[in-house]
Amino acid sequence: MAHIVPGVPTSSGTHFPKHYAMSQWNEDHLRFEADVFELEVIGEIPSTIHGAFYRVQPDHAFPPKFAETEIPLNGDGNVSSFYIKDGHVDFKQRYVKTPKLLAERQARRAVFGRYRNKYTDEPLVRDVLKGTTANTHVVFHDNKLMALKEDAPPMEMDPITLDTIGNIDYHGTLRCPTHTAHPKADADTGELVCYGYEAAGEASPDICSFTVDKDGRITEEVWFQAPWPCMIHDFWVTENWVVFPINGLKASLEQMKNGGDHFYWDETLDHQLLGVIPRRGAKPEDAKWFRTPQGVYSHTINAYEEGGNLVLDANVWTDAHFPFFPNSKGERFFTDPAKVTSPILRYRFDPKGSTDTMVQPEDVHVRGVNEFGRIDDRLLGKKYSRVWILKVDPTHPVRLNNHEFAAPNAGFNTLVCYNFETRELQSYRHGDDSTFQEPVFVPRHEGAAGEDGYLLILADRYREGRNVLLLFDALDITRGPIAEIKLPFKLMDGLHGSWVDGKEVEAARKASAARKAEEE
Ligand SMILES: C=Cc1ccc(O)c(OC)c1
Ligand SMILES: [Fe+2]
Repeated sequence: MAHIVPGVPTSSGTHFPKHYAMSQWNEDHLRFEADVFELEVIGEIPSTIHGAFYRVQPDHAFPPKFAETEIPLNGDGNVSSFYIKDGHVDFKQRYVKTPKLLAERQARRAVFGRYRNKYTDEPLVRDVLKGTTANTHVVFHDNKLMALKEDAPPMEMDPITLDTIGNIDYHGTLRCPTHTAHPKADADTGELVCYGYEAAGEASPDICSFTVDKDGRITEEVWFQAPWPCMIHDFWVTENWVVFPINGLKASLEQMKNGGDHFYWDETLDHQLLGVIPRRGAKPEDAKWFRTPQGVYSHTINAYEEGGNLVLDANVWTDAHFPFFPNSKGERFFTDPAKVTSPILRYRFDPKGSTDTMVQPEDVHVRGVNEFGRIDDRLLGKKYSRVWILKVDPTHPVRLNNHEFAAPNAGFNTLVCYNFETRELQSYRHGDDSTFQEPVFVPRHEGAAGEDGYLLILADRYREGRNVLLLFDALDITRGPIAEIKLPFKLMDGLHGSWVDGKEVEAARKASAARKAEEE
């Protein structure tokens, strides 16, 4: 890809300062690309499991330009794959070769500035290259592996080699300049339901909601405006509706132009909104805005329709969930982390009903701090029962040794499986020195019943300073892992990932080999 900007002056040395908002586990930027053939496996991986687990970690390739106020969300996307077949596992990790990474490799230093603020990029690259990091999710659709960041179009990677191929424009049909990192795949239709926010420019309230069909072309598109511009990180999709959470993490063009952050937390806001549009044939004037109580929407869990109502599930933060962004007074880290929780709430309301009264949560299903929930993706938008989610159990702080704690808070030391129907809650901790990264669900076999399968989850093992990939029977996590797949090193805490069935990986392998042959 010809993205390199000529004439960028190079640096004289590289040193990562330690004083920006990283957890202890993430203090070291690991920055490696790796291949490990045949990972060590303790226990047994059922031979029926065939496929690949892809995930991404933000991993600063160079020391940030503005280290004092740098935030972890600005690391360069470094994608890992675990390919599993016949009980064997191979590992691979490659950076997404974004225009930003290539330009910075050429300069051997950061030339892009703050998180999503082009006004802080160096003039040589500002307005020339998009500084996207492709660091938030990896999703497979239409035979393509897409590395996603919500400020830019997807970047395509070869699912086998993890080589970066280029931008995806959905066969020329993509018009929105931004693209969510949390698109929703409909298992029945093969569609990918997507949106972009700040779609009409930085800090614009414009949302572009669109649907990509199974062959990778956009079939539905509608543009409309939210009441205010904010971080719309995730959303809900059902058979007939699309719902956008509107929170108080507001975008400010003025703040960006002053060299500040992209977002600020509006601590004066006493409510949030749910924006509802029809999934098919929507017109801008169809958008309806329902008020809901104070809190912060970030990740969703799932949604479905029942008796004409929408049922929406999410963990909802009680206060600013990204404390590194300033509030409206310019203060950072203004909340007491011990007081902020993220309970799992369920909402139920009629999308055709009146927006006059505030939509209250129907129920608080799980209290405490819960994040990174995943479902059996085949049930997305449909009636379902279980979420697998990480939880902070403050009574079991993660230990480095007998008298030293790894972190002031306990971290995501607990994996939970919660059943909304039976209200059964299973939980599991992996020893006293481990936290977890986001899990992913693996169907037991083709055609297996909904929620019948396995769970793959990375554990950060503090004492050994390495990661293990744990395989659970998803229906009984209390039994502990069936297999422990050992990495010979540690990974950084990642964000999101996907399980891709072996048949799709093999189809992609053929496409990859053909591409390689063409190049030679
Ligand atoms: C977890 C949420 C989240 C939200 C916005 C981001 O840019 C991001 O980058 C890694 C992550
Ligand atoms: Fe996310």
